[in-house]
Amino acid sequence: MRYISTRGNAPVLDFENVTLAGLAADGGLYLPERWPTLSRDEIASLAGLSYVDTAVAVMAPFVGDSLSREELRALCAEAYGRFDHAAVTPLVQLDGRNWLLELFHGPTLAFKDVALQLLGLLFERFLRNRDTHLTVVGATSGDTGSAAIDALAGRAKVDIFMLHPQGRVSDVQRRQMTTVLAPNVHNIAIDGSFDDAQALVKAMFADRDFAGKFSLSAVNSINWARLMAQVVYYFYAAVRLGAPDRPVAFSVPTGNFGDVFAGYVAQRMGLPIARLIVATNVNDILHRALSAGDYSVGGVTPTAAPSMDIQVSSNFERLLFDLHGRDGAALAAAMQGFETSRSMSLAPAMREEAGGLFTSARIDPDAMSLAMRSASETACMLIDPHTAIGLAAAKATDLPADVPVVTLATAHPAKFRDAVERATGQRPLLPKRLGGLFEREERFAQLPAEIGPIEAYIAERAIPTG
Ligand SMILES: Cc1ncc(COP(=O)(O)O)c(C=O)c1O
Ligand SMILES: N[C@@H](CCOP(=O)(O)O)C(=O)O
Repeated sequence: MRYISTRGNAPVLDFENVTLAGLAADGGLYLPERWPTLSRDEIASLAGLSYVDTAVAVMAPFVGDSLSREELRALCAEAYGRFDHAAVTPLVQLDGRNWLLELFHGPTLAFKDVALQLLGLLFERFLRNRDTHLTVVGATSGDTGSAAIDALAGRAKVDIFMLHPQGRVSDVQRRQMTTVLAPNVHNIAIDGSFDDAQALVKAMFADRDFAGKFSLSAVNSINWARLMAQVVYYFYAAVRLGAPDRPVAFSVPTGNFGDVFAGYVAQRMGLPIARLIVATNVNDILHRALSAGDYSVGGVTPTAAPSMDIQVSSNFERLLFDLHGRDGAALAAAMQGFETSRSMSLAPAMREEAGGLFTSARIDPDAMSLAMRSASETACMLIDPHTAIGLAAAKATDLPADVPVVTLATAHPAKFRDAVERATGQRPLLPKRLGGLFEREERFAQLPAEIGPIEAYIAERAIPTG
């Protein structure tokens, strides 16, 4: 499998090199040159497979010759062996048509573990025979950072520098990052928003001297391998609910458009998906884009679902690439316009095409709290604020009665204890695997949201190539 950039002007790479590269050299995002497909029979044959075997079947076409099937299987078995549920991502029925897909049974209690546990192992495998020391730079609104740090702490040939917006992540999220004291882990709290952190990461990749000198790589969903691993659970859930004979809808709490884009990939591969519901909080750029064609950046409003407090959604560019007929030059021009004016309109034909699969809903804080309260009262279940947004959006969307709706439960409620307690009156307990989190020492740097000081901080600590 070969990978091309959405902006059409970067080297074409294989899976191994695309995994190590992160962002493309032309500022674009890598995507497979063509979407591989699974036939109806191949999808039907996934029924009853373990999560690991499903993962191998779904990811093998993307991995191509970079790993043998046995190697891929061994890496998946190791990655998913660290989850504390035998099903890895279990489905839980809520009522006659609504299901939750619990994606928070990994080491850091959010869906990010599904991809990042595997990515950590892929880095190690691909670096084994190379004389390269990778410098991973990442931006987090809380969950990617903790999952990436867990996956990379103590690994040889990698340092990780993780930027988070100071004061805008939950106390559990912050401590999951800042109490990891491995020498290759470097936390940086920036004076700004997640969007500022993400823009700084992209600026470091755009600084070609810096990126080359320190062999920069990415753990955010700009890295294709992240999305690839997330495609798996769409197949895993849908076949359990009757796919390929019965289409399934998914409601996805959305920020950076990575998780829901993985659903789009599953659909392009042949999985019958009735709808992908893009659920946003009041930071609603994606809802405005999909419902009214208005992709213009507003200010970021801090909410009780902080992992979705995002305006510039990286992976929307990947969808725009397909909507532009995969014309990299046209998309590069459109993205340059967007980067200058902070605004883009989606042509009616593009909206119509996207509307064939995607629908969207904006969930305000009251509806989010109500969803948490009603899950606790009617299903005796505590759900986190992000999952609540997905569930509220699922219930607000009109769909044929025979279509099951799966809401992605993206985080464990204990990661957002204060918000859950405010909405339900119940304080979720921290699972045993996080025992002692509040007694541990924290370590992090505080820096302004400016490229100069951040590059200088990294340059003092990272290992240059060659
Ligand atoms: C708990 C949680 N839910 C939802 C999201 C949104 O996912 P995405 O950014 O892939 O759209 C995030 C952040 O990525 C998250 O951490
Ligand atoms: N919500 C995310 C934001 C980063 O998203 P990513 O999927 O691009 O890594 C987080 O938790 O950090």
